[in-house]
Amino acid sequence: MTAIHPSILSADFANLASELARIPSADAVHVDVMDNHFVPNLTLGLPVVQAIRAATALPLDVHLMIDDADRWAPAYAELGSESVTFHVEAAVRPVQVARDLKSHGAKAAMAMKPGTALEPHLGLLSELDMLLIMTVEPGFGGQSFMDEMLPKIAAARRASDDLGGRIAVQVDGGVNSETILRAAEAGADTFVAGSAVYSADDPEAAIAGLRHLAGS
Ligand SMILES: O=C(CO)[C@@H](O)[C@H](O)COP(=O)(O)O
Ligand SMILES: [Fe+2]
Repeated sequence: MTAIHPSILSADFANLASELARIPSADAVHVDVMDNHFVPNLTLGLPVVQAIRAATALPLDVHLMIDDADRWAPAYAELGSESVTFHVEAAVRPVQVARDLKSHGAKAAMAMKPGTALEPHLGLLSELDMLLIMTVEPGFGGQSFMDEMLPKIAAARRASDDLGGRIAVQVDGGVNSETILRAAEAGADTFVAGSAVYSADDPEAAIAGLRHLAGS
């Protein structure tokens, strides 16, 4: 099932409630949490994600780009997020983090940077509900999709299929009307799009266009 998750990193942070109201057909809202340590950018943290939770009925897809995921990730699940994604590079005990997220009622997702190989982490997959293959270096919106990640997306798809296809394969970074088909053909089913949605005059039309191009 294709899912389109607009990233509010490209929205107007001074008007988040109205920006959220512009994307009612989104499958979830992607919220990028950055700590200026794991990535060289600082965005928002727990209090703002709580406010976002209260401001929309859409499911929240929280993408944690923070150090010490073991310590911080469960609180994002506890506040009512649909899914919480931690980076494998930032987790000491990823299996425990995934279990903690699920015990707090969220789907457990794990992300990897472009330079992180998938194969050493395949054993973790059975603990997860979603795997995020970053298609840019995390930290900023508006970057170009890295085509060299397509084989990694395909490998993630195969690994998910080996486990019955239960694990969603998400891509994040540079997803737009030019790139989404390649990502979908490689096997992604869940698409984060920041600038492609929020830079459009009509974000709802942009979501519909992306969904159509991705094949459903
Ligand atoms: O996690 C990140 C960036 O690190 C993303 O979620 C971006 O917000 C995606 O923005 P676009 O590349 O779609 O503009
Ligand atoms: Fe993200």
